[in-house]
Amino acid sequence: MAFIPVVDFGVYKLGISDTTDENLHELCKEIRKAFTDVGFVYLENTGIDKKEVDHVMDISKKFFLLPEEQKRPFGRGSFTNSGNHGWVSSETERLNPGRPGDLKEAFNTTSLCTDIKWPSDDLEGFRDIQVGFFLRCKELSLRVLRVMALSLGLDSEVFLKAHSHIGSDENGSTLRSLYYPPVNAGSVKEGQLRCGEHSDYGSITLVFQSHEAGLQVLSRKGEFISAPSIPGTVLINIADLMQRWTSDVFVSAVHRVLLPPVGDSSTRQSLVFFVQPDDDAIITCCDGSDKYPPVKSVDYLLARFDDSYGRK
Ligand SMILES: O=C(O)CCC(=O)C(=O)O
Ligand SMILES: [Fe+2]
Repeated sequence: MAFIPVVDFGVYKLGISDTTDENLHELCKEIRKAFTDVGFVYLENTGIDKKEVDHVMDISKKFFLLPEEQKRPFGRGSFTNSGNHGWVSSETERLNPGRPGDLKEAFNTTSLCTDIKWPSDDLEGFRDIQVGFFLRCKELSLRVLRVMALSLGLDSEVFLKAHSHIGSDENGSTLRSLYYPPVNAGSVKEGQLRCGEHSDYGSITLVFQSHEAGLQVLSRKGEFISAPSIPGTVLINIADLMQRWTSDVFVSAVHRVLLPPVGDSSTRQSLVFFVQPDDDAIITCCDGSDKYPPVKSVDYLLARFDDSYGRK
């Protein structure tokens, strides 16, 4: 069997108005196995199709290809009520603090507030396309969180209750559009990657990739294994707060994005939806075990940001 399983989400895809817990039984079994064994799953038949993904990637690429001075006004850190919103330039982040800065650019959609300034003068539709996709990812994430709770034999609402403010300034969930520019082998620093080894911070992450390879996931045996794009699917992984929440039943696997082979000047794109519990949610082991002390979601997130941007 392939390392990361492909699971059919058709019974609960977007657009299906509702379904009984019984109908989700088989899906729950497969999701539980994937998140317990690997921490990653490809979901097919989610209701989000490749055309929708391509559309977001196309407008994002137009933004990334603008001259730097046109992107700078939208820089991360320039929005007072939403510290994570906006553009991040190449080599600013190191998801593995032991390596040089990641060779990637990002645009984070964290705030959906109407008073946020968007790069729409140069790129018509940019805001609506990003926000529209954010909301699609939000809906799918809530469905997955329900299935996950059921799969553990818990109340179906247990995770959902802590995700009631996605898309407001009381929740840090973020749609991150990533652009990996062409790599010039001559100027790469020693040990530099497109994205260093890391695990994600929040509850779950949705990943849509362009066809270029590079993403690898660390198996429980300690080997990095490729996680290629499978068109029409979404790759979903467990993040660190969810691992704590489930007392290590669901595993948050380390992953990274490699450089392309020397001489390959292709670019790469991905859309990554980081699901974060509401800022004031207290994350306590759901089996009552106290394996980890309770932690406030926002405190945990801010500490992790400090690590990847360099502690002040
Ligand atoms: O670009 C990708 O395929 C994954 C990136 C990633 O893991 C992240 O940004 O956390
Ligand atoms: Fe990641």
